[in-house]
Amino acid sequence: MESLTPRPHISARPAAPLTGSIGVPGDKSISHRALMFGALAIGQTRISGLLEGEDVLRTAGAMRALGAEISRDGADWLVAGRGIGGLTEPADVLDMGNSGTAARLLAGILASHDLYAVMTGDASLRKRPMARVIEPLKGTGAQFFARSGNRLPLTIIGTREAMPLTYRLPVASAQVKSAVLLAGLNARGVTEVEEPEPTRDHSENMLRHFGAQVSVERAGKGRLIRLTGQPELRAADVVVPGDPSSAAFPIAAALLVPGSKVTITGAGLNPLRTGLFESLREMGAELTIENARIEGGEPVGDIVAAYTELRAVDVPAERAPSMIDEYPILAVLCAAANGTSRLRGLSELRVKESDRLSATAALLRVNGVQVEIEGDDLIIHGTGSIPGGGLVETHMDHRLAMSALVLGQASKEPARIDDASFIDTSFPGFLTLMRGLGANMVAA
Ligand SMILES: O=C(O)C1=C[C@@H](OP(=O)(O)O)[C@@H](O)[C@H](O)C1
Ligand SMILES: C=C(OP(=O)(O)O)C(=O)O
Repeated sequence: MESLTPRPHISARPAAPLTGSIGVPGDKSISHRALMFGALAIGQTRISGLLEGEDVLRTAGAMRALGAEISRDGADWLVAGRGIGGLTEPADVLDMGNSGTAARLLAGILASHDLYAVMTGDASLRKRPMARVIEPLKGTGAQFFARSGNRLPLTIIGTREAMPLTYRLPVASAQVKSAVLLAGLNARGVTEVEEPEPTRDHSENMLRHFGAQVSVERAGKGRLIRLTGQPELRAADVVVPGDPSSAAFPIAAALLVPGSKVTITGAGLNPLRTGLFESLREMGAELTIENARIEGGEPVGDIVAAYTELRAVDVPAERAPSMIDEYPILAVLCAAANGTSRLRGLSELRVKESDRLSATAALLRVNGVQVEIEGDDLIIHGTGSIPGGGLVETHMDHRLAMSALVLGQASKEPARIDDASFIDTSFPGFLTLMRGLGANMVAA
């Protein structure tokens, strides 16, 4: 049920320099996977640094409803797993809230479990396409019944005797890749997924960490992943790094507001997630990595960002998978840069929590920035400063809300958003952390 409480409006006003050192909450992609793999393993998995955002809490709720025991132990989370094939039928509908990752990865798990389950989500998630997982997963022998247009609510009747899949992804999507691999965990034989371009590889890394056999080889511009089915997943402790997609917001604010210098400690730096940082360097951003290290099997480091007069950038379509969630905030930075930027090949943005291509263009336009959409490209005419003054419609999309609030730190007039409530899906504590750095974000 949608909330009947008033949606909190927030106004962001031009700020004094932002300074300080913060850590951001845990990586959302890794947190979902840690709970899911923990639930499929034998034994107790301890997770430290789990993101306690709405999206991940939905995954925790669903895995509990499927029989896993999940509890908190101080700051850590503990998952007592059921083993592959050991999940039990949920007594009620599984509500995945706002989370595409939770819904699509879970569809993979459910396909190869002998049970009946119904998944739904909020008004945003119920608009998002599920055919991209339903089509390949049908090959396991599971049955899917979806609302028209292959939208949630979705009924899944899983199968005890799942067939292993061989699938080439039509679009680069880590969610679809992961759904196929997760279905393959309980299929007899080898599951093969080919992706046209490399996408985030947290599933592959974590599956290995839990004892599964996964091989990865190059295939053209992409990769071919093979998973041997029916391994015994053994519980394994997981250390979740800070989410680079969340780090992007304080970094952007520091780059925008003159005199700022901000450090984000312990941020994940998996190379399949760092396309934004590559683009920012091309814009001339003062951005450095300190204390680069490996923690919990993932590269992490401290990111230092300082105010820079940015120049325009041309971001190639091939870079999109490594920065897919960062386009709204990059677009804000392009609006503040000097010159015309072109962000290419953004068709996948149309199927996120909102149509992020149109909504990002609208976010900028309402704040006085000249923007065009040409095919799947976003073109932003930056003039070195942003007029601001707009009320941004956030369409149940956390990344639009945070991008608009960061824009308001540097625009001439304050920017407002219509609804701050969705920020908690990925970045609980965003307002407090940003205010702690000196950002000016007030209830409006
Ligand atoms: O696998 C994941 O954890 C994610 C994959 C991406 O989605 P797609 O697979 O749809 O590109 C990304 O946008 C999402 O925030 C998280
Ligand atoms: C697209 C996102 O998440 P999801 O697909 O999991 O809803 C996101 O966090 O920007």
